[in-house]
Amino acid sequence: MSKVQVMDHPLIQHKMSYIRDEKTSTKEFRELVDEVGMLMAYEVTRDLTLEDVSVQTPVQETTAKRLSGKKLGIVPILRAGLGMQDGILKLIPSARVGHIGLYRDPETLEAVEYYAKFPGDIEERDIFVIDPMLATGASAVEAITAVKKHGATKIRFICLIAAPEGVDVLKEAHPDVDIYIAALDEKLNEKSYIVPGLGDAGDRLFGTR
Ligand SMILES: O=P(O)(O)OC[C@H]1O[C@H](OP(=O)(O)OP(=O)(O)O)[C@H](O)[C@@H]1O
Ligand SMILES: O=c1cc[nH]c(=O)[nH]1
Ligand SMILES: [Mg+2]
Repeated sequence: MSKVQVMDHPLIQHKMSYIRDEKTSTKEFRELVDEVGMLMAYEVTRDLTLEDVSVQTPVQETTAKRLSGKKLGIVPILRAGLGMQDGILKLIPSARVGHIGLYRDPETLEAVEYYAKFPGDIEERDIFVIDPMLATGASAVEAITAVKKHGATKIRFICLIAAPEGVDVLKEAHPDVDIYIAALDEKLNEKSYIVPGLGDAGDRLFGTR
């Protein structure tokens, strides 16, 4: 069964308060989503494996630790997932990046795919699927299904805000996928927006409406 981890580090909570605030400008919103993406990547990569290497310091030779060459990949769900991409890449710059384009049909709430491009060796990589919002769960389920169809087997999902409804749907559809959340909110409203949430993440990131 999926592990669900709420990352309530004080720095993340502080930044989330500004991300939620409707008075936050597009520029600040973009910077904050990038920063929280980076902070979350720091936690999510805590279990990466290390190997011993020999290093000559200016004083003497010593044994130090380096990442053991584990292959990673991130898959932002377009559009809003792009907001977290660069923050995560700052910490893991050698990760390959795939993209999946999905939009939520406002009537049916189904996720409609319009683009997909993944690394050729996706099956060898630990994949982080990223999107700021997990609302009904339809987009995350669809994105992870697509990533699996292309061969990925080790997948985690990282989002800023989740509704309990979306977490349940995602756990049910992909019990092998661990879920990392900065804030677990109360519920969905009648339009399936997250309450209290932050509004429409894509619109706030890109200044559209
Ligand atoms: O869990 P769900 O009910 O599927 O909702 C979450 C999805 O909705 C938003 O994308 P949106 O469809 O607004 O597309 P956008 O990123 O292009 O704005 C968000 O970024 C998620 O991908
Ligand atoms: O609250 C929500 C729900 C779906 N997509 C968003 O951007 N926000
Ligand atoms: Mg949107």
